Parts: sequence; structure tokens; C-alpha cells
Amino acid sequence: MNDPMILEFTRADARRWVREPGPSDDKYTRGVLGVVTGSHDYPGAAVLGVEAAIRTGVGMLRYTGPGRVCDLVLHRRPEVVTVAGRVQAWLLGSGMDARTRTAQQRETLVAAAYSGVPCVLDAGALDLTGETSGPAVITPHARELARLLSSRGVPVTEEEISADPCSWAARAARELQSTVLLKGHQTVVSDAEGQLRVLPRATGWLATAGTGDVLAGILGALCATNAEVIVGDPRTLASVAATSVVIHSRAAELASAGGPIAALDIAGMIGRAVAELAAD
Ligand SMILES: NC(=O)C1=CN([C@@H]2O[C@H](COP(=O)(O)OP(=O)(O)OC[C@H]3O[C@@H](n4cnc5c(N)ncnc54)[C@H](O)[C@@H]3O)[C@@H](O)[C@H]2O)[C@@H](O)CC1
Ligand SMILES: Nc1ncnc2c1ncn2[C@@H]1O[C@H](COP(=O)(O)OP(=O)(O)O)[C@@H](O)[C@H]1O
Repeated sequence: MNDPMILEFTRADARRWVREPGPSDDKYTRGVLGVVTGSHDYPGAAVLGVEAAIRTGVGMLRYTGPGRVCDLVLHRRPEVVTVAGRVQAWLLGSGMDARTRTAQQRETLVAAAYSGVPCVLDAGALDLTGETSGPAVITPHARELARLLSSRGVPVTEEEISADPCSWAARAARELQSTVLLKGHQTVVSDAEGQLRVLPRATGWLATAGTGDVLAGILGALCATNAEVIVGDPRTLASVAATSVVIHSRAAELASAGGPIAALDIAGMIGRAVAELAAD
């Protein structure tokens, strides 16, 4: 495969995408994130993503999901709004399964994907790649990317992707015409032209259930607060995605302090990680 072009991504680059509220801001001008995540099988993914998005900083979060999941989300975060309305970005698919989704759930996802605002497609919404009208970033791990590429006529295995994540992220981004955030022990982000941002390795304690849902929440929040710039220049979405990885890794490091972590602990440290970046 061709050597992908690798761009340096520094903390100073990440700092650009942390948008601090000014005196004239209100909850709507800061950015509203719409979230369609979770299912009867995976309600926790919705709770984790919502918690992470709120900790990253949004003006408001609108959540749509099954009744029980909605109750759990509200129990954890009563500030969440469950009334439909305008949003500046969407986070779709964490804790959902494309094979077991109802037709109604698919319709909800597709309507969001065609709303024109930036979209994060995670887990059970990855099959909607290419079915978006605005800028989109997909967040697969190697197994999910292998499944997605194979379904689009590019046969590849999880092992092949894990052995060469840079080349495969760049190839996937070009084939799928989408920003790709490929998760793993070495996370890489590619813009649709195949230009890569390779992020520093994070703590191995991140290899635990739910940490990807937290990452998706961080990214969703950054998309909502930077929506205008992303819509104006969709290539910026790769830098926004790389910023989410920087915040996620730092929050994990703070939560871990060298020992094991639970996904929710990472979400609890996001505020500090964002504050550190803002202070740079
Ligand atoms: N608390 C939650 O609600 C969580 C929800 N999650 C959601 O779970 C869904 C599925 O994500 P996955 O990444 O698991 O999906 P994948 O479909 O990529 O992984 C499932 C596959 O992992 C393999 N596997 C399962 N158990 C294994 C074991 N004990 N040893 C070795 N291999 C094993 C099997 O091949 C299985 O088919 C997503 O929607 C995701 O968002 C996860 O994020 C975990 C936490
Ligand atoms: N060995 C590892 N070292 C560092 N980070 C890892 C490692 N394994 C996984 N991660 C990170 O942990 C997160 C796992 O996400 P994901 O696979 O979606 O899990 P889940 O579906 O359980 O949330 C990703 O951000 C990934 O980059």
C-alpha cells in the first residue's frame, strides 16, 4: 500500500478546538449536541457517552433513545433534554447494533445523518457511513473497520488492519470519503484525503469496556462546539477528532495514576484534561 502522509499534531493544535465560553455566550450559542445512542442490550454506552459529552462542555445535550435507557441517562444527568429540537452536531450509534436495530431506530439515525450538521458515527451507526449530508467522522476499532470495509468491497481482516493502522485508516478514509478515527493501542485519525494524524500512545489501562463510548462523547461535544468551522471546512474535522483523542488519553492518565480504570472514571477527569489544555 502507498505510504500515507503523516501530519504532526501537537497540544497547541488541540488547544485550538477547546472553545471557552465568552460573556455573550448562552447555552445555544455554545452548541447543542444531539445524541442517539444506547439500546436495551447496551444502555450503559448511552450513559457513558452523555456523561463524557457534558464533561467536555456543551451548551445543551438532547438525548433520544429507548424509554429505559432515557431513564438511566436522566438519572445520571438530569440536565439532559429529551425534547427534539435543533442541534449543531450529532453523536450516533454507540451501544447500538446495526443487525438488531428496529426500522424506526434506523429512520431516526438516517434523519440525523441527513440533517447537514457534523455527525459522529460510532458502533451501531457505522453502516451509515456515506449516508450523511454534512461532515462525518467514523470511530471504528480494527474489527469494526474490517467489517465495514469488507461490506464495501474491500476485503480485509482485523489482523491486517491492526498490523498497519496508518495505511488502513488512510485507505478507509479515501474509500469511504469520510474522516476516520481508528481506535486501538495506537489511535490514528485520517482526513478524507488520507492525511494522517498519529496520536501519542495512551495508557494500556484504557483497554476496558466503555472507554470507546467515552471517546465518542468527547468527540460529539467538540463537534457541537466547533460546528460552524467544521461545516465551513470539513477538513478540520480530522483535527477536531485528534483533539478528542488527546483529551481522552489525558483524562485516562489522570484517572489511572498508573492503575486500573473504569470508563466512568475517565469521564470524571475530562473537565481537568480540558482545563489543562485551555490553560496552555
Ligand atoms: N456498557 C456498555 O453498554 C458498553 C457497550 N458497548 C457497546 O457494545 C457494542 C459492541 O461493541 P464490540 O466492540 O464488543 O463489538 P464487536 O462486534 O466488534 O465485538 C464483538 C466480538 O468480540 C469477540 N468477543 C466477544 N467476547 C469475547 C471474549 N470473551 N474473548 C475474545 N473475543 C470475544 C467476538 O468475536 C464478538 O463477535 C457497541 O455498540 C458498543 O458501543 C461497549 O462499548 C462496551 C460497554
Ligand atoms: N492496549 C491499548 N492501549 C491504549 N489504548 C487502548 C488499548 N486498547 C484499547 N484502547 C483504547 O480504548 C478505547 C476502546 O474503545 P472500544 O474498542 O470502542 O471499546 P468499547 O466498545 O468497549 O467502548 C479506544 O479509545 C482505544 O483506542
